[in-house]
Amino acid sequence: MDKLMDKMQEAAMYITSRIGSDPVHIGMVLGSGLGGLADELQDAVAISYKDIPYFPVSTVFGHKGKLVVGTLEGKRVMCMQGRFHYYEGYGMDQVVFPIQVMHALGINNLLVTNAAGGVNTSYKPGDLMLIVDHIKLIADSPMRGPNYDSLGERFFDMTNAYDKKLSALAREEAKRLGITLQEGVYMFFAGPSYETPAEIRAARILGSDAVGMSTVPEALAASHMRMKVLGISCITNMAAGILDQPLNHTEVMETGDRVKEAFTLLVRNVTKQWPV
Ligand SMILES: O=P(O)(O)O[C@@H]1C[C@H](O)[C@@H](CO)O1
Ligand code: HPA
Repeated sequence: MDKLMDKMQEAAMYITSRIGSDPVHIGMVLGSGLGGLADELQDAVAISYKDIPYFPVSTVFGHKGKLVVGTLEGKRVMCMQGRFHYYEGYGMDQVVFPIQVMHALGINNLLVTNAAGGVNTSYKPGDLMLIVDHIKLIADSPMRGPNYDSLGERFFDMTNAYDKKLSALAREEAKRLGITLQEGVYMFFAGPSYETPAEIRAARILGSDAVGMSTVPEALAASHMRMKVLGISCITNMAAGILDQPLNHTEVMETGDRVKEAFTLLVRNVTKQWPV
């Protein structure tokens, strides 16, 4: 079997056999240090990625490799407790396969979250950032190759990749809750090295506010399928060269842990109001 649609259906059927056929309203991809949110779901069913047909497995510390389905603030949500990254050696098509499976399960709303380095010098580690747009300069794309017309168009719009109404909702809820929510452009780097200081200066000149190694492939696949996307970054560190200190994944995870209360509060309240 090599057709994407067949693989999506097989994975979706397996997941349905584990979670039942009640609709799932929102898919959530939880970034480095942010996976704890999945532990808050009520009536949760957790499925290991290794049990789902054609799913890749997580290889990165802090990415548990589980799909957790349950209720959050009255909505049925599906959390990816761990995502797949291009630098792990997966093709872009494998990186976005879970998003396509969510779509096959009838999910049309997606929250993508990540840990990111702050490029905008007015940010500080621990800030949350609403992703209003993104930049990807590397040539590869998850939509490279034959187009599956039943999923989406060959040439698809990215003007509204990050849904304006959902962004407004996140902005309002952050304000109401007294949570600082920066807004900015996320720039995708392939990793796994962190960027050089010169790359960060270039990223700033190009108009980015934060850099990271994920999210953009998922946002592309979701936009292809016309899913509504909300993006939130956690600025876990200032990007390379801004502070006189080397970067490391331990710091990324620690900052994620430090902001988990504000992150969870914001996501809970946005979920409550999320129109489905
Ligand atoms: O999965 P995300 O984008 O949240 O993880 C970031 C990018 C790398 O995987 C890792 C680097 O520390 O954190
Ligand atoms: N660069 C790229 N990815 C990241 C960073 C960073 O500084 N911090 C967390 N993920």
